[in-house]
Formats: sequence, C-alpha cells, structure tokens
Amino acid sequence: MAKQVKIFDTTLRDGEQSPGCSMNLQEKLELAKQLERLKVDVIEAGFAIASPGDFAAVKTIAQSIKNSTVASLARALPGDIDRAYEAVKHAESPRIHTFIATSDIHLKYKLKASKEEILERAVEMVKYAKQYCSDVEFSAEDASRSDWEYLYKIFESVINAGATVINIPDTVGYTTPDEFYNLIYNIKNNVPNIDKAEISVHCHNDLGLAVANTLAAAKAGATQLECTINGLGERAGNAALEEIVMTINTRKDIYDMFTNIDTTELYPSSRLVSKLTGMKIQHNKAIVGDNAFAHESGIHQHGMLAHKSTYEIMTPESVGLTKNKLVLGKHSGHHAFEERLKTLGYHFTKVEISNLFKEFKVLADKKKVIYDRDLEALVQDKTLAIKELYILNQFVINSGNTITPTATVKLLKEKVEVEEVATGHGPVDAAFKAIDKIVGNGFTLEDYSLQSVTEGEDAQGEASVKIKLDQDIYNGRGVSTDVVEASIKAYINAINKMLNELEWHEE
Ligand SMILES: CC(=O)SCCNC(=O)CCNC(=O)[C@H](O)C(C)(C)COP(=O)(O)OP(=O)(O)OC[C@H]1O[C@@H](n2cnc3c(N)ncnc32)[C@H](O)[C@@H]1OP(=O)(O)O
Ligand SMILES: CC(C)C(=O)C(=O)O
Ligand SMILES: [Mn+2]
Repeated sequence: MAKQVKIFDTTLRDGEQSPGCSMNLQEKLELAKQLERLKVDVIEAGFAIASPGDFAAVKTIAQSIKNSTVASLARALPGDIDRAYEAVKHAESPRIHTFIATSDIHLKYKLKASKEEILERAVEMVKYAKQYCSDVEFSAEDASRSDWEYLYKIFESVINAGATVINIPDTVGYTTPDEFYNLIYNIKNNVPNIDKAEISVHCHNDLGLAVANTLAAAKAGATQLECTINGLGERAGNAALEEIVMTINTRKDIYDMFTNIDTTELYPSSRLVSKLTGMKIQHNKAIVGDNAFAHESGIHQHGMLAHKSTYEIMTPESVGLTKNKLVLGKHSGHHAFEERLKTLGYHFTKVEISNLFKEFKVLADKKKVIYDRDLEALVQDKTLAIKELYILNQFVINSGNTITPTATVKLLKEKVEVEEVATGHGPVDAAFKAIDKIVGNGFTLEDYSLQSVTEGEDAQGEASVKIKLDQDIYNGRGVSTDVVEASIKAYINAINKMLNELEWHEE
C-alpha cells in the first residue's frame, strides 16, 4: 500500500540563507500562511538564535500556524536550544531541530573536536531539547561525506536519547542518486532502533542533483523530505518542493507513496516566494516556470490539439496554473474579478476585494485585456500589511538625450506633502535621487531591474529594487503601465519595508 512521505519546507530558513533573499516579519508570516495552505507537514520557520528578527519571526509563525508543525533550527548548544524552544513553544505542534556536523572534514577544520566528543554533544543536546519538546529532530550535518559506521552509531545514540526524526543532509550537494540510495538503505538496515524515528533527507543542488537524490532516498525508505519552494537555498539551493511533489504524483507507478500537498497551491506559492525574495524564476524552470506548459513548435502544437497527453505529462491546472476562461477587462464585474483571484490563490476579505476592484478598474481603463499576471501584480503587495510611511503623490520628469534628466517628486509623509528636485544620469536615477533627498541617506541601491508583466504594447512594467542598510537587504516592487512610475513605486516600497523593520526594532 502507498505510504505517506512528509514534506518539510525550509524556505524560511535554508531558503532565506540565499544571498539577498531575506524577508521581513510580515513577509515571513505571509509565506508561512501560504505554506499552511499548501499543506506542508513541517514549516522550518527560522533559526531562532540567529537574530532578534529571526526569533520574532519564528515565534509569530508558531503562534499563527495551526495545521503544520513549526520547527526552529538550533546548533547543538544549550543557548540555541533554549532560544528555539522559546520561539516555537506556542505552536500547536512545535519541533526543535538541532544539528551538528559529523564528517571528518568538518570535525577537523571547523569544530576541532573528536568523533567521541561530537557524539557525546549530540546525545546531550538531544536530551536537553527533549526536556522541552517531545518532537526533536537531529541532523548530522555533512552526512553524505561522513563515515557511514559513525553515522549508524550517532543515529542509534540520538534515537536512544529521544530524537523523533533523524535527518541525513547532503549539505554540500556532493552525493549522487545511487550513492544516496545506498546510504539511506544502509542506515535503515544498520541502525538497530531506526523504527523509533522518522528518516529525513535534506539535499543541496550543487551538482544539480538535489531532487534526484531526494527521490532516490525516498525510494530507499526516507519518509520526510526537506525542500524549498523554487529550490531556494544556500549556494545552488535546496531540492525544489514542487519538483519532488509532482514527480511523486506523476510517477505513482515508480514511487509507491503520496504526500499531503495540495498541488494546486504550488504555482501561487512559487510566485509568492519569487515576489517576496526578489528571486526571479527561470522561464524553463520545471513545474512553475513560464514555459513549463507552453508549446511553441508546430509538431507539438499539432499533438496538443489532437490530445493533450501527447506532450503534457501533468495538467497546468494540477499545479494551480488555471487557464483564464473569462476575459477580464473594463467591462468585467466584481464577481468575475473575485472568482479569478480565488483561482489564482489569493484570499481577501469582502472589503479588500471591493478596494482592489476599484484599482482593477483604473488599470482596465489603461489596458485592453487584464491577464492573470496583471492581476497578480495588482494584488501581490496587498497581501502584506506594511505601513506605508511614504506614499507617491506626484512626479514630473524632464528627460532626453540633450538635457540633464531632472525629476521633481512629491511624496506624502503622514499626509504631509514633501517635495524635492534632483538631477541624475537618467529619469529613474533622477527620481531616486529626489526620493533620497526626502528620505535621507544611510541606505544604498543594490540592484534594480525592470521587466514586462505581460506581452503587448500596453503591457505593464514591473520594477524590482533591492536596497541595503548595514547588512540587511530590502526588496521593493512596483507595477505600472509607466516604467518610471513602476520604478519609483518599487523604490518607495523598499524604503517603506526598511522603515517598517526599523520601527519594529525600536518598539
Ligand atoms: C548547514 C547549515 O545550513 S547550518 C545553518 C547555517 N545558517 C546560519 O549560519 C545562519 C545564522 N547564523 C548566524 O546568525 C550566526 O552564525 C550565529 C548567530 C548562529 C552564530 O554566530 P557567531 O557566534 O558569531 O559564530 P560564527 O557564525 O562566526 O561561528 C559559528 C560557531 O558555531 C560553532 N558551530 C557551528 N555549528 C555548530 C553546531 N551545529 N553545534 C555547535 N556549535 C556549532 C562553530 O564551531 C563556531 O564556534 P566558535 O565561535 O566557538 O568558533
Ligand atoms: C542544518 C542542516 C539541516 C542543513 O541545512 C544542511 O546540512 O544543509
Ligand atoms: Mn541546508
């Protein structure tokens, strides 16, 4: 009979370890709620000891999430475990996830400790965590480069100490499917008390094998799979959740297992992560890329017209990519609008829908057809409750290749109008400099990009900016049919997020 494999999502922890992918508290909470809708079994909400912001995020998520286990990472140190428990203790189902490296390389160069010392520390810290929490996961960092006999011993010992889950990470993405299958198979057969714990795997994508290795491990008996949305994560990333889940679903003949995931939430989850982190999804990304279900060539189109099974192994609908059967435009009513948002995975109150509908009508006056991507662009930021300290009121740009680009920008700061003028290398640069004069310095522009939301000459432009204050990065997004306006909105959005975070730290 098919067995359930659990999905452990670590987008909020390992995913956030991707350079430039930090999220603020509201963004993390928003993502956690989406992960709950996706029905992941475990949400690793962060690394509580890492910073006060991480602690607050794990705690807030633990208090808000009802249907998934909420875990915090902790080194094998009492202080880390105290902090992890403090953060997750209000969850319906809390978990402490403690780890220590087990490979000779890490022991020699990083931890500077013997195998015996590490084994002892692992056991002590699992016991320590167990005093607080019945659900304790232990990870042997760099397991795939560790001595197998030592792994059997450490897993046996931590299970005796009370670990409920033992995790086998391929921390540096070094293993291959055959080798990893053998490792998991051998752990299953050489750790005498293994039946008392869940076997988990956690694969990185340095050689592009993270999903293949995870699936090989599942075949060998792993019952918890750690992964991230869009494969986000340290360096080349982690195993992509959507690819693991859809492989299991699509190849039931090979994988005699199932997950609890609501696959129709995969696409909305992917878009949300991309928006929150500013990490774009490559067009040919499996499952959630723009081209994943696009058929361009004649022979393929002919096949698709004859029967979809000729070129589609799964339906776009099954991953939440629904075709727009009702064309939305300026003559559409709020029923069709609301229905469309629901199918795209956006959940709003009646009042929010009615406000959004007004914005939709303004956009519909500017664009002939409103595509799904336009709707996503319209509503995405509305799901986040950030306080808008600065609001764009007006701007005027003088630009050309014979004059110095000059921008006059008027912002509202708590209903008071503030105006500045600046010149720059181009219209966007001039506008940003005018905004800098209003807001003040201290942060730097790290990245700026512009792309079209949909096709056509009336397409909207979507600007993304990253600003940096000290070590923290804040992403901003702005959308408009005018690209300068989109850029200004994105810049103000990033500034507002930064100021929200600073205000929150002061409280
Ligand atoms: C494989 C992974 O993904 S592991 C998770 C990686 N994620 C992160 O590191 C993000 C969050 N990290 C942080 O914010 C910081 O690194 C902190 C707060 C955890 C620690 O910061 P610092 O105290 O300044 O230490 P720093 O990061 O420079 O060095 C790590 C220390 O932890 C020790 N350490 C590393 N892993 C472990 C472990 N699993 N158990 C116990 N100690 C450990 C190291 O030996 C080193 O100790 P030392 O200070 O005695 O030399
Ligand atoms: C902390 C562990 C699970 C990890 O992220 C890794 O080893 O990659
Ligand atoms: Mn990892």
